[in-house]
Amino acid sequence: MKYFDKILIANRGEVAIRVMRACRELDIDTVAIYSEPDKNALHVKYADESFCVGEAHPSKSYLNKERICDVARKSAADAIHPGYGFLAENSQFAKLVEDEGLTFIGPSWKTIEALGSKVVSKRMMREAGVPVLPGTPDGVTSIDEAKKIAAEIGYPVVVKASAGGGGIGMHIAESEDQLEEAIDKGMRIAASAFGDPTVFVEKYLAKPRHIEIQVLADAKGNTLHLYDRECSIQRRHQKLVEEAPCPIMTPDLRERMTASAITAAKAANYTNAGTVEFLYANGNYYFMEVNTRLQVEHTITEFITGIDIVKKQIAIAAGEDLPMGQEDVSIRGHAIECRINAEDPLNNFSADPGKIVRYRSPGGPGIRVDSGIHNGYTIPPHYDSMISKLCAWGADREEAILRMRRALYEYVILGVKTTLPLQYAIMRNPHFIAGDTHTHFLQEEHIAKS
Ligand SMILES: Nc1ncc2cc(-c3cccc4ccccc34)c(N3CC[C@@H](N)C3)nc2n1
Ligand SMILES: [Ca+2]
Repeated sequence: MKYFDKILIANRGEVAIRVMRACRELDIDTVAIYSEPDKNALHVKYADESFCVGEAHPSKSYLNKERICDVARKSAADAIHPGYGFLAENSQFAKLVEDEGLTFIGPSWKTIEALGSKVVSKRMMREAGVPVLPGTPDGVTSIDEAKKIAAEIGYPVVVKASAGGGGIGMHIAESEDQLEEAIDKGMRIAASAFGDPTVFVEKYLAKPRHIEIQVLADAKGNTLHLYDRECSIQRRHQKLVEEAPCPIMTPDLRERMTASAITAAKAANYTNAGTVEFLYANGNYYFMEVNTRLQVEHTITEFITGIDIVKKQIAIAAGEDLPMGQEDVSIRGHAIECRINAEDPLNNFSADPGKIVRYRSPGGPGIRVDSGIHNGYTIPPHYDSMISKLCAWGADREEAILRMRRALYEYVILGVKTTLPLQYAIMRNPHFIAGDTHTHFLQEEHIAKS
């Protein structure tokens, strides 16, 4: 069955190529969009057609909803895949695409809108019986009310932006006298970063783990989980290393967390691929948010389940029911992803764009490289610094680590500074090897200056 004739990929870099690869396997033509500096980028070369959508700055190109829809119309695309980042979780874009009579490959715009608010999501999940951290039932409307609730749940508490992500606007209050300032700062940053000042307060967990469950749901409401991933090694809220399955998962914890993830997806009327994020500490887990997009780290779930998540996204968006039941989804082995960023880990991870003068990517047993770069390519300074994702699969976690080390050793990227050396250090770190990877792993391990 041909799901679509032509899909426009409204993104760049490795994720654009990833989606184009799924399309090529499904015999679907692809349309690339690119900004002026991306004229010679790999994703443009890979597509069947390509259109310039504007200048370098994302607001003039990759975030230009109208231009992108114009290109979709001009190229007679019948669906748009947003990738991740840019417009992937923009409900207005999803609505515009549907209003244009095209298919948005993702959940409905209403679901994206509801799950884009952490306050709405938490309330929805609390009512559905999914564990959520204690805190303010809605956005903060009065300091006194917030103080009363914080006193009930006990300090430290954390103030978070409801419309936000990536920890932006997140402020910890150790005691009542810090709460008002944390709320004021949080509201100011939330307003300027997300155009919505709504903040909420919840119990702060000292060293949680970030455990997330991949879900797939079709338009009939058949909802499956594709097991767990751990993404606790982050730096400034940017994930660096992810692995599947989570190394501390037990059968009981997996049963409880996957059931909660399915409940969450059903409560949200979720369709297509999504990720339910939880914080885990001392045997308890708490709903954090649902990511209504394909995630960077979907690769390691593909490795351990053998399921092509992007092809499933396309099939679901085309109206196909999921051909399998939960009993047909099993996992084998262990997979790890290392994000390779053009940043200098010894200079506060500052971006280091520029020309790649030597490039050799690894390969061999259990290795997967998803990148948008090649020898001679000049990394532009305008976009996210992630240039490649290196994944390693092994029969068990130990073999996955050994293979990742080997692949990091083989990987040659000269001309820009990268996080390759940092990743190599993490793969040799005793705490990582022991599976003891909690929130402040990097700072505590002093692997990189925080
Ligand atoms: N109530 C409460 N307590 C502790 C938390 C700690 C973090 C956190 C912050 C920084 C790195 C982390 C790595 C793994 C898991 C959590 C974190 C956190 N966030 C929010 C954005 C995401 N990037 C991480 N939210 C938290 N929320
Ligand atoms: Ca998130």
